[in-house]
Order: sequence, then structure tokens, then C-alpha cells
Amino acid sequence: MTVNDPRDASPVLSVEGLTVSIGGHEILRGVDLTLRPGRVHGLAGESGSGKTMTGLAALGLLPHGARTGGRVELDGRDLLGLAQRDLNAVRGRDIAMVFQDPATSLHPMLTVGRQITEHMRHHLRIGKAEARARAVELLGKVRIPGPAAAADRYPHQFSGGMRQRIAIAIALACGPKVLIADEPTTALDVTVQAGVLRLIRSLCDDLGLAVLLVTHDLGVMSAVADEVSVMREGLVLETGPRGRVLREPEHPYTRALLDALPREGAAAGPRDPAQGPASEPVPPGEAPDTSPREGS
Ligand SMILES: Nc1ncnc2c1ncn2[C@@H]1O[C@H](COP(=O)(O)OP(=O)(O)OP(=O)(O)O)[C@@H](O)[C@H]1O
Repeated sequence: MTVNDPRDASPVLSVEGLTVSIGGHEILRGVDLTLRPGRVHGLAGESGSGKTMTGLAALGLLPHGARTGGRVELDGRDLLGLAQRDLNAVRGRDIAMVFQDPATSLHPMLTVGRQITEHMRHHLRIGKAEARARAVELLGKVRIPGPAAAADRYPHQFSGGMRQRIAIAIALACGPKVLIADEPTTALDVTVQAGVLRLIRSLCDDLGLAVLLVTHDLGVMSAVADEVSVMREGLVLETGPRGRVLREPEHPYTRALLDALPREGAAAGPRDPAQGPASEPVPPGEAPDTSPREGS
């Protein structure tokens, strides 16, 4: 470990003993998570284990009537204790989220440029021209071809993979420190999934973003995450560096999840976790996703 090792960076988001109950039903039973800049933290677990609720709690977006306990600390401030007004200022600016299905998270009637600029103008209070220039720059950053022209198009004019890139651009519009990506590739064609994962990984590396990658798919996890937490029934059962958790799981449930992973060969385990996440984690997925209509 070197002095500049991102594993040494101070946490940007710390979730401590997070509990959530809705209608008397305990959904989260004391979740602990630490997100650091430049690191992808994968959150795995079966359906209903509480992964999405953990992400939503971090954004203060829990369903009405949810009761919370514990702390969600962003830069030393407990988000659970913030007034709605303060939370609105934090949400979208310091901490942003990308959802599973870009078809529903994007507004169908607004150009993609407008969706990015409105978000920036609301939070950053910048002028139209500057917002537009930044929007085009962002579209380039998420590798949308011809970003200036793309800014004037509508979501339906792009493929699923491109729409997810646009959703990521919107999430990044205000330069958040934390990005929560909830199953960001699950709704996508398998041919474009890898490209979107690779984009998230490179944004994390280049911008120093702290990413919480929620997925039920340990294959996705092994491709991009630095740290992995495994959840079941509202609890984190196991947390650690990806290589350790995926190679030498301490909890039998993690072992069972790994055993359920599709094998590349008869004797093969899951993707070798010793591979560096940024080096060659996923097969190239950019190519099929470079034309706006492809794959839609
Ligand atoms: N709006 C809601 N009101 C009450 N309970 C909810 C609500 N949404 C989810 N739940 C419950 O919260 C628990 C955790 O759900 P959550 O969506 O966080 O799981 P998950 O691990 O993300 O699952 P999936 O992979 O299927 O999205 C489940 O028992 C679910 O039924």
C-alpha cells in the first residue's frame, strides 16, 4: 500500500448502524458501509435483502412513513437528521443516483441537454450558456458520440446503453462526491452492459467519485468493485476487499452466492477477483453502443 493508495482516503460517506422500518416491518437492521473517493463499493445480495433501501436511505428518498435509525454521514454531516430543505440541496449536488431503467428515469419530453442543464442551473446557479457548455462536455465524458448534437435530441432517440450513459451524465452534472448506481446495467442488453460498467469504473477513477454499486450480480461485482459487501435480510453479512470476499468468503451465504454464479469453464470459479478492477475487468462493450439507435 502506498501513501497515495485510495484505500487510505478518508471516507466520504459512512453508514453506521442504519435501521429502516416501514409499517412495523424491519427492512434494514443495522447496516454499516464506508465509501471512499475513487473506490467502487459493491453491494450484493438476493432480491429483497435491502440493497435498494440502503441506497435510497443514503439519499433520503425512503418511502413515506419509513422510520430510520443510525447515521448516514456525508462529510461529517448526518443526512438522516437534515431538514428536507437541506437534504434537497445535498441530493443531486453532493450525492447522486443512477437507477436501473434509464427509460423511466429520463424525462421523455425534454432534450437530454435540457435535462442536464436544468439540474445544474438549479443546484449551481449558473447561466444558460455555461450550463450548456458543461452539458456538452459531460455528454462527451460519458462517451456519447457527437455530444453537441446529442444534447438537442430526446431520450427515445438513443439506445438503452446510451440512455444509461445520459442518466449518468445527469447524475454527474453537479459534480457529486458520491454516486449510487442501483443495478445500472440490469435493464441493458448484455452487449452494452460491459461498456456502462467500464464507464462507471473510469469515472470513479478519473473524478475520484465514491461509488456504491448495487447489484444482485456477483459477476458485475467481480468486474468493477474494489470492496464488496454482501447483504441478506437487512443486514450486511460480510464486507471486505473484492479479492478476499470473492475468493475466500467468510460467510456461508457468500459462498452460496458464489456457487450460484455461472461458470466460465467446468472447473472455473467466478471471475478471478485478483484481477485489478480498472485493468481489464470486463470485455469491451463500447463498440456495439456507439450509434445512437443501436440496441434500442
Ligand atoms: N415502498 C415500500 N414499502 C414497504 N416495504 C418496501 C417498500 N419497498 C421495498 N420494501 C421492502 O423492503 C425490503 C428490501 O427491499 P429492497 O428493494 O431494498 O431489496 P433489494 O435487495 O434492493 O432487492 P431487489 O434486488 O429485488 O431490488 C423488501 O422486503 C421489500 O419488500
